[in-house]
Amino acid sequence: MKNIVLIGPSGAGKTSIGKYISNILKIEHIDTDDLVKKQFNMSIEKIFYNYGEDCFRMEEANIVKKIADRDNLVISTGGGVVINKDNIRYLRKNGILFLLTGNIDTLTQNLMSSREQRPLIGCNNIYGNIHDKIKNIFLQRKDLYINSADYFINIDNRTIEEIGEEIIWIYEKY
Ligand SMILES: Nc1ncnc2c1ncn2[C@@H]1O[C@H](COP(=O)(O)OP(=O)(O)O)[C@@H](O)[C@H]1O
Ligand SMILES: O=C(O)C1=C[C@@H](OP(=O)(O)O)[C@@H](O)[C@H](O)C1
Ligand SMILES: [Mg+2]
Repeated sequence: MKNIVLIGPSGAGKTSIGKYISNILKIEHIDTDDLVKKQFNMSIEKIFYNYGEDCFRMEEANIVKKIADRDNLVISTGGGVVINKDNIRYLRKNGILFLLTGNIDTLTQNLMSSREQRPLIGCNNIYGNIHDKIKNIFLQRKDLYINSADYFINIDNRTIEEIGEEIIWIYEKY
């Protein structure tokens, strides 16, 4: 079977929903951020701080290229994977790309508890700042997300289970 590839902005639930789908379908889950962390043996925020975003993107691209050759995986990508066209080209080879998308308010609400781990969103900001950052990043990448997606999955006012089941339903019909 093809890979289930989850793309979309930070906070959309790619990591959580990938884990859910993997548990239900009993197929392996790979989160590209986890593999980057493993490669550097440090957190994403430390990689950004110590080596810069370009270095993170290079390793992210190496990892995407490697895993995209496999099949029967659920792949949770990082929110910036769409920046590099080659990443999308590789992920498409064996994968169906599901874009998790919703209101900026939903993303903001999801990220409030885990924003420290996301260097582009930042920490020690008041709610409004985070909201604006999420919005600006989303607007910059909106077209890339839309052009990369095979399916659009709405995340607003829905549980991880509901979203995961919709993706599984599409995948099983595929
Ligand atoms: N549909 C949802 N309903 C409630 N909380 C969610 C939902 N999706 C994600 N979350 C929560 O939002 C946070 C970010 O989710 P995560 O899976 O890390 O997103 P991503 O990998 O897309 O950045 C986590 O704390 C997660 O539990
Ligand atoms: O949007 C981005 O550029 C990023 C999103 C993060 O992943 P999530 O989308 O899982 O938060 C992580 O890859 C890194 O902090 C960069
Ligand atoms: Mg994630």
